[in-house]
Amino acid sequence: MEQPVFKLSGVTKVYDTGKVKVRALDGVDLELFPHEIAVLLGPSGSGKSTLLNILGGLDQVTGGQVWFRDTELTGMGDRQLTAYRRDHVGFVFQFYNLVASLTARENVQLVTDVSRDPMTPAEALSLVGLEPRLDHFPAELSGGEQQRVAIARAIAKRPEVLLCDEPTGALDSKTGVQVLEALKTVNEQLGTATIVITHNAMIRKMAHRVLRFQDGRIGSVEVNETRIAPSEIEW
Ligand SMILES: Nc1ncnc2c1ncn2[C@@H]1O[C@H](COP(=O)(O)OP(=O)(O)OP(=O)(O)O)[C@@H](O)[C@H]1O
Repeated sequence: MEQPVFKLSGVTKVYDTGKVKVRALDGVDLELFPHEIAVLLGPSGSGKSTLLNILGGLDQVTGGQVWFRDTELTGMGDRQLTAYRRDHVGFVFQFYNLVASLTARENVQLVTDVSRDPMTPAEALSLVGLEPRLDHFPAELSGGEQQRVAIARAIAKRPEVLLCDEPTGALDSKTGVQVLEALKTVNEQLGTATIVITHNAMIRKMAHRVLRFQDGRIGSVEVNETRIAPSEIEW
């Protein structure tokens, strides 16, 4: 069987705000695999973003261990985590955070200029179906197109993992579908392990696996025997 890209053992995260302690993750054991799309579902506050931030090296655990392949992330210092993020992780958030004064191509180039073995900005943008929009500025693009630029920017360095927090949260169904198609293409063509947090339960149907969070724990894991195409997803 394929080696997991992430392995988590007994991961806890407690936020201590002084007055109260919030147990955001409460003993998570989990393996995530290369090539898979895993969708994280669960009520607000159940720990999804906390988990994603820990996988992405943006936050530290309180207890337990996290491995990225053979490397233990837990215990790494800030400099090592920065290098880990730069070399291995792509992020896509609900809001695209593109630089308004740069074209689509130039926004992607910000990343390719500092990556070790990147594709060209044009290659990354064509992977997400934006070849005809290379020289457009963000203000000249729809929300879905801007999000696809953000995906191109995230994957241009060929990361092993793509972490997506509500990637279609700000989009209507039609443009959202194009974003989901872009994620599926990247997953298939680059083999990128793709972890997607969503409140849209329909999106679970395009995943290989669905992980349901409840109170800081993974309540259930569902394997989809058949997956539907993004174009069949509505909201
Ligand atoms: N920086 C922080 N300081 C204190 N508490 C936090 C912090 N970040 C998250 N929490 C708390 O940790 C818990 C889990 O939050 P998290 O954002 O992981 O949930 P979520 O499932 O992603 O929620 P949502 O779907 O609303 O984004 C919540 O109770 C939240 O209030």
